[in-house]
Amino acid sequence: MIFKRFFVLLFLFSIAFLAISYPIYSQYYHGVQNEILATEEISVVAAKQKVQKEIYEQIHLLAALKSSVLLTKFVTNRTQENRESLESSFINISTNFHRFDQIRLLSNEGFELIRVNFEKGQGVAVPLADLQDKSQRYYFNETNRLSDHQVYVSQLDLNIEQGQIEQPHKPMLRIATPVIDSKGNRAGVLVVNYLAKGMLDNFRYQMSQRVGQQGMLIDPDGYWLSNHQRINEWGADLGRPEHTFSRLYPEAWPKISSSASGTVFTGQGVFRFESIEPLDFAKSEHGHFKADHYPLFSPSSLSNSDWKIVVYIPNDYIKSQSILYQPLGQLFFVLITLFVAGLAALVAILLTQQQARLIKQKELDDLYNHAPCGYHSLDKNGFFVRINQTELDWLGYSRDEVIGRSFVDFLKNESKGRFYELFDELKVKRKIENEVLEMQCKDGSSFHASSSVRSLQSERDNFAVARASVFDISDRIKLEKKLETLANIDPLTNVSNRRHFYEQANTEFKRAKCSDGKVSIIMFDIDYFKKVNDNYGHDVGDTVLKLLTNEVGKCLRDIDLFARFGGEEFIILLTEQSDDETARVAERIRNTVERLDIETPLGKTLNVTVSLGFTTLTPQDKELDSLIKKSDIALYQAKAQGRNRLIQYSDD
Ligand SMILES: Nc1nc2c(ncn2[C@@H]2O[C@H](COP(=O)(O)OP(=O)(O)OP(=O)(O)O)[C@@H](O)[C@H]2O)c(=O)[nH]1
Repeated sequence: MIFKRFFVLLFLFSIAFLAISYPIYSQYYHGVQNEILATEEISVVAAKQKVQKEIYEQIHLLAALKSSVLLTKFVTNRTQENRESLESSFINISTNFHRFDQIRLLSNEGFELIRVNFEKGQGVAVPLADLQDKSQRYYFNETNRLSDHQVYVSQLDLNIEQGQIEQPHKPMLRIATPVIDSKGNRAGVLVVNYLAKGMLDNFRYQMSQRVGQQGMLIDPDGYWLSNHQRINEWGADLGRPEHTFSRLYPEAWPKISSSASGTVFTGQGVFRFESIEPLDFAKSEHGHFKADHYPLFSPSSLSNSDWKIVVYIPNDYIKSQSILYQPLGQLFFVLITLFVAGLAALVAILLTQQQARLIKQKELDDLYNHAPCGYHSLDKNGFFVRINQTELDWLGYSRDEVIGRSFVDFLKNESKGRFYELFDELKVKRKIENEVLEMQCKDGSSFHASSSVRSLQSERDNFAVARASVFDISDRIKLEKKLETLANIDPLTNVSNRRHFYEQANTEFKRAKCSDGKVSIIMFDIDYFKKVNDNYGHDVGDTVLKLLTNEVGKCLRDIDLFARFGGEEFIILLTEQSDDETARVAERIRNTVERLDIETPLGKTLNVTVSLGFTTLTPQDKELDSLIKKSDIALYQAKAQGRNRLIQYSDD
């Protein structure tokens, strides 16, 4: 359970951590990216200027050659001497500048008049016999159509020798311009084959100065003129359409090809790009190189416009620059991970402990609330602060109806006084055992509660709370009462038995003696009862006894004591009755019994009579027995005098 909780928490904390840290890291990551891009910005602009400057220099050199005196002299007057002078100037330029694969002068018909090749680091003049007809070459025809001041610049491509791409590759720009003699006539075409290798090597070198970035030069069709992976270069010349920028970086190409400059963010990395138009000197940066007049280019030269310089920074490189890839950052990451895991473990442990506590608490609450006995706590004023469900069920109240109310509100009036006594006692003794109070329920019923109470003392040792356990002992009380009743009542007639009569009569006797009160005793006995039994059976005798006592009871007040004294003999104690009043009661009894018709099982009606003797308390009567005895004597007299009569005791 703890492991499951740990992993759930770890997951949640990780999500929370990522939710907080991702935007922060993302911002930081962009900062790193922008810093790298700012550096690349410089290299892109510098590379752009270098490429433009390089091409401009070649055109400028061609222009200088075209306007040289030696050239004009030779095309005006093609003597051997003039030829040699011009040829040696071509050799000088070739040898000193190292950048022209060929410097050639073609006639108006396209035949090579002078040709100097760059071989093994120096200019070498080609013998007259080896000079060729170039009238069908595109650069001748293109240039031949130009006006005097125009320049033709070919596409940058690989040199082809005898129908094959020359190995090693020779990236080449052919730059040509018409030649004019001293009379202003067209006298041929001056062509230089510019070896762009140097320019491209420079570009590549410049672009490889920083780890992580990849610099590229791309032609308008997306073929690489320069790439850090050489295999990708010259796709157009080598017939490899798959070696295009758009194939390798399809996400970036649409934006790069359609915009002059900018930055493209893709899933692979970031592309910072800049367009250069190598022949558009008007747009080049002033101050870097300045031309008095800008060359005019042939329309086909403009196919060289809009090269792209692209610096590609792979995402992996940018990431590698972020702090997370540094040892310190990784240490920080590990610490954070450990912290999150530790936090998850700590919370998991705390939650598990808390849950265990709650379960235990619930068990305790359950035990408290549903114990077979009631529990409650009262504050120092006797108000409920706590009560369990069992006791609430007994009382029939809800918890809200009880908490905050006084305990006495739930006691029968008879028990309230006792409660106050016990509560005061508790403050002293701190403990009360098995005290019985009668509780008042919501539905009007009541029950007897036996409580054992302990007091809890406050810090200053004052009584603070009384904590009680309560048992509903109503059943016990009922049983006790029943037993008591059984012990006091005659089971046949349901009137008190002799023993119980004595108990109660003694109390009344003493009270009357103390207060000069009145007490009378009547004793009566059924006449000839033996005959009833003999004639009708014992059961009928029992019925007679029951009916008779029932009817006699109706002649008496609630406060009168009526008991079966033995067999068919009964005794009555009256309080506060004079002789006459007692006599009237006795007579009423006699009369009632006499008139009582008792149905026998055989359908006959049976009648019985009683003889009664009575007496009232006199100062001479010291004991109850004295009164009883006197009544008995009077009863005896009533029997003797013929029965069914009453006699008051007389000393005579
Ligand atoms: N059925 C029944 N008979 C009882 C009970 N207790 C006593 N007796 C009978 O009551 C009769 C009392 O008889 P006696 O003492 O001779 O008195 P008596 O027949 O009433 O005659 P006198 O009292 O002289 O009028 C006896 O037969 C007893 O058996 C009782 O609980 N039930």
